[in-house]
Amino acid sequence: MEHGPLPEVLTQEPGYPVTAVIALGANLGDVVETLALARAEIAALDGVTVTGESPMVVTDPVGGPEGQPEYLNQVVEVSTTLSPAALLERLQRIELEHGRTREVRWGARTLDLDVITFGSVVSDHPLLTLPHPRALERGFVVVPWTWMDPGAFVGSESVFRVARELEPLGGVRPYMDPAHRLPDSRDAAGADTDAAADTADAEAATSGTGSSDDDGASAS
Ligand SMILES: Nc1ncnc2c1ncn2[C@@H]1O[C@H](COP(=O)(O)OP(=O)(O)OP(=O)(O)O)[C@@H](O)[C@H]1O
Ligand SMILES: Nc1nc2c(c(=O)[nH]1)N=C(CO)CN2
Repeated sequence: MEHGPLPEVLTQEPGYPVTAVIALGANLGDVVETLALARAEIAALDGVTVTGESPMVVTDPVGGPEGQPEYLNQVVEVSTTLSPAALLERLQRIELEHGRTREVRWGARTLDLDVITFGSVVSDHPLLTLPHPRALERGFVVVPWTWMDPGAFVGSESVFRVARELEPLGGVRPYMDPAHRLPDSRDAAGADTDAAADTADAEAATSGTGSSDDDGASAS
């Protein structure tokens, strides 16, 4: 799609480090590994320093086709001397390296990287809209974001306040590394000590295909 030249606010390097917030999401393939690689690839970008990372969350899909797997989501904060457009371009390159294709709007994806905020830059350009226009409607963005930075604001809007409103609606659970899970009540009762069942749980938690009730990724 042709959008014409980008405005200077998106193409100009700031000349000093600016704080930007990036949302990561994945619901196809080995999502835990993908997010770990993506974090490392963002950290390795020239002109980008990662200054904060939220915990990972397992989230119900919002929008898009019925029946897509749960997402693993996370938010990271960076300090960057890149322009907003250059940052987006680098992130899209990382998405592509992870096999990201754009077929269905809000469809399942191996990796999605969205720029949520870039300093105080405001843009309504379709190539890079800032702040991200749907960020404050999305529990999968604001809940991990407020865990990372309870004092965050988007314009005059407190991310904490928005997260507090969205969190009770559900759909966002802390990701629990299967290796660090406490034994659950079934284990304690000795009713589920089968090693094969534990392995299946662990695989479901990292495949992105498990259900929210039995994937080992939800809070317990
Ligand atoms: N803040 C932003 N962050 C990332 N992409 C953006 C942003 N604003 C506009 N875009 C544009 O949106 C286009 C579609 O992006 P993408 O395929 O990641 O959308 P999506 O993740 O399916 O949906 P959503 O935009 O609701 O998160 C990209 O090509 C990009 O140019
Ligand atoms: N749970 C969840 N739902 C989504 C996500 C996402 O990252 N997580 N991304 C979308 C498009 O950006 C659409 N829907």
